[in-house]
Amino acid sequence: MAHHFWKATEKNIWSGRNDREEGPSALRLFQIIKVAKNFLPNHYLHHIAFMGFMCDEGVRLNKGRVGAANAPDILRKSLGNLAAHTIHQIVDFGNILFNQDLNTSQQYLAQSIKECQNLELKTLVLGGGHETAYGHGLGIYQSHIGKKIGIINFDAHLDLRNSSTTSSGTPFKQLAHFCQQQDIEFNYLCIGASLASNTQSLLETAHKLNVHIIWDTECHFNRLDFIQKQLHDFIKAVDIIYLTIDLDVLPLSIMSAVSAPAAYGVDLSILLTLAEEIKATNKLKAVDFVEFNPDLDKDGLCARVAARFIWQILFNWK
Ligand SMILES: N=CN[C@@H](CCC(=O)O)C(=O)O
Ligand SMILES: [Mn+2]
Ligand SMILES: [Mn+2]
Repeated sequence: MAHHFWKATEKNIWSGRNDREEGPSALRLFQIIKVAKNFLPNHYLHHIAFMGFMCDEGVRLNKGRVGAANAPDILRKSLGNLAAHTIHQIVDFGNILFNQDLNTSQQYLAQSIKECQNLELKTLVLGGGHETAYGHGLGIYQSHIGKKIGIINFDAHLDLRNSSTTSSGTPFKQLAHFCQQQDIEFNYLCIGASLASNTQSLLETAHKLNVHIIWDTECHFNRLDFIQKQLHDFIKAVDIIYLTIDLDVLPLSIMSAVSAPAAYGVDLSILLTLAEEIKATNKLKAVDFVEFNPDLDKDGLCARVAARFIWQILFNWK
C-alpha cells in the first residue's frame, strides 16, 4: 500500500502488565495480538483484522471538534492491558492515514477492507470521525456482491446529511447513494438517535430511504422486548451485518470525549446486550468504533469505556 496512506503500528503501542509467571492463562491482549509489519491479509487467514483510520477531516468539515485522528493508538493502549481469555487470532494491520483528500483516504480504507473481507477476515476499525463508515461500508459492499448487507449504527445522529461536501455527517447518505447506483437494497437501522439532535430534514431523508430508527428514549430495559423484536426482524432480512458504533451514543456522563456528546444517551449495559444478540446471529462481519477524541478525555477515563466496549465485541466474536 502507498506509504503516504498507510503506516504499521509501532511495536511499543501494545503494552501492559506482564503476569506470565502465573501461567499461560494469565495473558492480556498486548501479549496475543500480532502486529503486522506489512499489509498482507492472506498471511492471516481466520484472524480479526484490526485497523486504524487516522482521520478527522470529516469532523472538521462537519464543523465539529477535531482530535479523533489520534484515537487509534490511544485506544490500542487502553485495550492492551485487558485480559485475553479466549480472544486470539487478532492481527493489527496498522493505520490508514488522512492525506490531503478525504475521499482518497476513504477509498484506501475501502480497498483494504475489501481485501480482508474477500479472504473472510472480520474487520474491526478504530476511527477517526464517522467518515470512517463510508470507507468501511464501501469495502464491505464491494466485497460481498450479491449478498444482502445490513448496517446497524449505534449513534445519537442519523448521519444522513444531504450535503454536497462529504463529512462525518454524511456516511450513510453516501452509502445509500452507492446502493442506488448499484441497484441494491439499502438496509439501515440506527439505534440511539436523539430526536432533539436530528432535524426534520434528516428525518425526511430517513423516511425516504426506509431507515429503521430506535430512539434513545426507547432504549431502556423495560422496553427490551420491543427493541429485540425490531433488531431481530432487521437481522432476519439480511445476510451480513456491519455494526458501526459512534461513541457519542453513550451518555455524556461516561463519554464526554466525543465531538458532539449526548445529554441523554443510551446506557452501555443496553448497548452491550444488543451487541451480544447481534454477535449471536453469526452474521456480524465488521465493526467500527468512531468519534472518540482523546484531546477531550480527562485522565483517560473515556478511553477505558471505549476499550471495554471494544473488548466486549472481540470476546466470543464468531
Ligand atoms: N457525525 C455527526 N455529527 C453530528 C454533529 C451534530 C452536532 O454538531 O451537534 C451531525 O452531523 O449531526
Ligand atoms: Mn455518527
Ligand atoms: Mn453521533
